[in-house]
Amino acid sequence: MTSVTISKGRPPDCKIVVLGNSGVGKSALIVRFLTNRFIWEYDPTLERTYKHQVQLDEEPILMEILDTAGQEETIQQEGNIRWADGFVLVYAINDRQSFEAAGTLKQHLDQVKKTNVQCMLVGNKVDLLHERRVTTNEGEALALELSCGFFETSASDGGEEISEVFHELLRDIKRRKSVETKGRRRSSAQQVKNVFNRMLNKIGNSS
Ligand SMILES: Nc1nc2c(ncn2[C@@H]2O[C@H](COP(=O)(O)OP(=O)(O)OP(=O)(O)O)[C@@H](O)[C@H]2O)c(=O)[nH]1
Repeated sequence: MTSVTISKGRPPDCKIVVLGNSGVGKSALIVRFLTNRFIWEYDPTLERTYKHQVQLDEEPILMEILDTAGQEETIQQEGNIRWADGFVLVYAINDRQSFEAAGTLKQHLDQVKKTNVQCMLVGNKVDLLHERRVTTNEGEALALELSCGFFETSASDGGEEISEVFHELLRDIKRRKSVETKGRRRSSAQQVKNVFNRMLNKIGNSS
């Protein structure tokens, strides 16, 4: 699976928002995914979007990734949630509070979107094993409870799983979109059938 960073005018196929407490490594993970580099410091106040094309299962997909600032306003956050097709929820394995916040955040996402949203739970900073405050089992259990995929990784070490996080999420989003499209097609076919039936009934009643 290869990925190329590009800038395109056409609308994205999938919109992804990366959320989590301040300092958990959201920007570091995105930059690692896009460039395979690790940069130690980012401007914490900036919210950025990136357009990026991946070749996924032999299909080109243009994705837009929104890197949120950990301290963003509620109204801004709700707008971002509505905009997104899927979410990466990040906590740091050496920060218990960020883990608890990720659980609360997923419930908030489901409430705002009025559905069980497509989501990956990511425990970052596994290179800091000696500072671990959240076990892998706890991460897996929360992901199961929230119906999310789950990965542990380190943006600084840059494991394969960082690409997997985004690729798995894209696959989930694609699956959901295809089910929704089929549902819409079925319901419009049903509407046409109903109109026909009503017309036939009218003709039958008037003759
Ligand atoms: N050791 C280690 N440090 C990391 C890792 N990922 C990020 N960091 C560090 O954690 C700090 C915060 O990283 P950011 O990527 O800015 O975190 P953020 O979640 O985007 O933070 P906000 O923009 O404040 O919301 C920086 O000092 C990074 O260098 C990691 O995997 N391991």
